[in-house]
Amino acid sequence: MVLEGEGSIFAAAGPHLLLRPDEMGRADSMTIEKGTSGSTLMENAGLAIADDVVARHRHGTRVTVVCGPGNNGGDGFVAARVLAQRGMVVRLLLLGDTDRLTGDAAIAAKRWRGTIEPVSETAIMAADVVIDAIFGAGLARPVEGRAAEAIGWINAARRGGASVIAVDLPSGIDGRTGEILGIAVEADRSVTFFRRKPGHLLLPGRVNAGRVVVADIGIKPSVLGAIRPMAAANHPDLWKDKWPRKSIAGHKYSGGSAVVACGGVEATGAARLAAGAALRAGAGLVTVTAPGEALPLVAGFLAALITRRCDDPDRFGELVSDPRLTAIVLGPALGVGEATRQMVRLALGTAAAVVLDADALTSFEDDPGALFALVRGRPAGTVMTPHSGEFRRLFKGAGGQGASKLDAARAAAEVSGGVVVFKGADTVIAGPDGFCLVNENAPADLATAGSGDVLAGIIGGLLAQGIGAREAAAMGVYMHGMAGNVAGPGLVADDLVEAIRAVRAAPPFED
Ligand SMILES: NC(=O)C1=CN([C@@H]2O[C@H](COP(=O)(O)OP(=O)(O)OC[C@H]3O[C@@H](n4cnc5c(N)ncnc54)[C@H](OP(=O)(O)O)[C@@H]3O)[C@@H](O)[C@H]2O)[C@@H](O)CC1
Ligand SMILES: Nc1ncnc2c1ncn2[C@@H]1O[C@H](COP(=O)(O)OP(=O)(O)O)[C@@H](O)[C@H]1O
Ligand SMILES: [K+]
Repeated sequence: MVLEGEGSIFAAAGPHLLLRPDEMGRADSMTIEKGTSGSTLMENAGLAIADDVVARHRHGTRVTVVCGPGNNGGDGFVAARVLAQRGMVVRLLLLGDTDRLTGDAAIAAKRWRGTIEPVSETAIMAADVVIDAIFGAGLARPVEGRAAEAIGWINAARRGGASVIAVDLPSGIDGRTGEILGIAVEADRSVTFFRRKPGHLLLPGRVNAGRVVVADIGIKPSVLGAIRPMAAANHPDLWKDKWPRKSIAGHKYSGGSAVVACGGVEATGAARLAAGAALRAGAGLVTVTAPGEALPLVAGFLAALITRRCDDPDRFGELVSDPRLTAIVLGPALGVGEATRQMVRLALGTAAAVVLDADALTSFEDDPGALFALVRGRPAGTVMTPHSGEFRRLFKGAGGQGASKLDAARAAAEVSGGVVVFKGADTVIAGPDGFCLVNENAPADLATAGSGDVLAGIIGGLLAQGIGAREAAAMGVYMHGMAGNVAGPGLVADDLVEAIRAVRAAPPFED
């Protein structure tokens, strides 16, 4: 089993692991060393592309394959040959000279009996299906010149109604980061090999890739043990055994006890959303601490919430010293400044798991090291949930120049010692051991005020039940995405809190 012994989240990661292009290269060479030739891998790859096209298009479909100068182009040559054998009307266009092709790609090109045409707009625009085999894992620099022109024509053909299938990755997408290097193909489908790459999930790559299909080309999963990939898609397999369920023998404290700190009278919505979400996610009881004037607003929200007056950090310290407390959520609309910093210090001084969001993070903008020292020094779990602005403020340049969102989140988790949930449409959940998950079930409807507060509350509610920090963060992000899908277009954050009930009633896995 992959990454065995490193905690339960790894055990089920196998099929969901993401391989960077360099890791994929290792998978490739390890397979070749064990006796499968590179040519066989390329034949299998080209065949998988052809199968995908044949499954969706009629005999006689006009297919144009646009090949680049490397092995991605080699896959294109194989696909073209198989598609022609299977009755498609195939044209093959090559960027560059045939005699510059080397290795397996040169062998694949020799086996193609048809014409090799130069790349032209008319040949691309005449196609019903365009296969993009220009660049894949070997994209090394921004695309310009003829290749950029070809990508522009492929995109124009798609706008004109053609289907575009990318071989491995849409050309122009960096498989490591998901970034567009210059210009990139906008594909309907991408057929990749063995495992997905980070660029298929990270934005904007996810959008360019369209639907991603993973084909088996003969690489054995056993190579993963040596490669030890450090990222996976956030899939229920990774945490389904921790899904919150009430036990028949349970009582309210079995769900744990959470505290959510509320800001002033003009800013109570955020804590109310977080507290409601924590309860619905399964916390046994949730207490909201609020300044006196804000208290009635909180109390009138959900009768199930407990409210406690808290006018200063000292009082907060007393309230969170209850040993039965299992989770604390701090940050949503709490205000930026010393009072919040002090509340964070007090929360981190307890044995409860802590979620730090929004203002709790921004309050440490000028001295992030002080926060990280506290997080690092505690035995209980800490989850930080920054959006991109908060991330930049707290983790400044994490991962260095050119870092992917994965690298940045990983560096942030390593430097802080906590679990980092770097939010967005492609939320990354990073653990301090460097292993990261990329989430992919969140609908764009989640981009609405208060949605992040609900997420902090869900994670807090899961932590309250004793679920580990990484699992709670990963499951919480997934539940939040499901809640967004349940509530649907037009949702407001309050609807997400309500939708958690439906999410819990229909877990995303077979029981
Ligand atoms: N690994 C595996 O298991 C398997 C991999 N397979 C396939 O191999 C693919 C990877 O092949 P690859 O390594 O040859 O790289 P690829 O994407 O063809 O590009 C390299 C070429 O492009 C060029 N080039 C790069 N950037 C450029 C730019 N901006 N502008 C212009 N040129 C640029 C670069 O030139 P250079 O940088 O050397 O000057 C070089 O000539 C992979 O995606 C998959 O499809 C399968 O066959 C089965 C098993
Ligand atoms: N385009 C999007 N697609 C999917 N999820 C999104 C998108 N934009 C934002 N989200 C999610 O919505 C939430 C927004 O949180 P945040 O930025 O803290 O907003 P707020 O402070 O208003 O609650 C995060 O969980 C984020 O991952
Ligand atoms: K490609």
